[in-house]
Amino acid sequence: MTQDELKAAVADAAINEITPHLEKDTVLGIGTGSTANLFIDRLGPLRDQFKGAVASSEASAERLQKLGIEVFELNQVGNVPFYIDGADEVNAHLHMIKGGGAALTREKIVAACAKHFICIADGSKYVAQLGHFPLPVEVIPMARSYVARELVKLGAEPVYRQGVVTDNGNHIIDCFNFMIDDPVAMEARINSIVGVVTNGLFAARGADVLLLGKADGVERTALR
Ligand SMILES: O=C[C@H](O)[C@H](O)[C@H](O)COP(=O)(O)O
Repeated sequence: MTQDELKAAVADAAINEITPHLEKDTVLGIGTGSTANLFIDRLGPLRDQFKGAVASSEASAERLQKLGIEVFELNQVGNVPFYIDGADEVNAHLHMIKGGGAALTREKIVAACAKHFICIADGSKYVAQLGHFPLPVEVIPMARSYVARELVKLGAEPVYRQGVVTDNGNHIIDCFNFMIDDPVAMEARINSIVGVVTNGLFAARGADVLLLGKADGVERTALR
């Protein structure tokens, strides 16, 4: 199976996971990226079975609206029962690296408001140790050089993601060659640097369910 076919398989599996729980007042939290897009596309035909969605990016909001799904502001909604999103890396504890598409901050906010975080990923995203994928850090623009120097002190090789401005008007630094031994501690440590908005480690609040696309089928892991 190709990577795209594996992504489609986990998008299907996520639809099967949430469909029994959809009610007229359900508002879903929706992630960002190519895997989340496949999930959004499958939500379109179900739009009459739930109320709407909160999106973690302008791109996902636009895609949802094009399918006739109402998009709400998170502040209007409060909590969401499910947050469904992809990942750049995920480990056995369902800690993740996210933000390859620069949507990490809004993703982390919506995930924080979700009762269940369902991670959908093709098998290439599964790793024993996080850090092969460069860890994204969203920074306030004027703090970019300062934050980069602080990231060097932590052992990272920070690279400014040229030309990228997040939905929040900020910049992204990617941390290369930065293998992470303790994702929970490192997430908190990087977030304590002044000027950091957040970083792409989703460890303090990892996923609750992982749907991992493999050649022999979708493997489901549930921690909670
Ligand atoms: O900012 C982007 C998000 O964190 C995505 O969920 C992540 O990059 C995975 O994207 P994809 O499904 O395209 O691999």
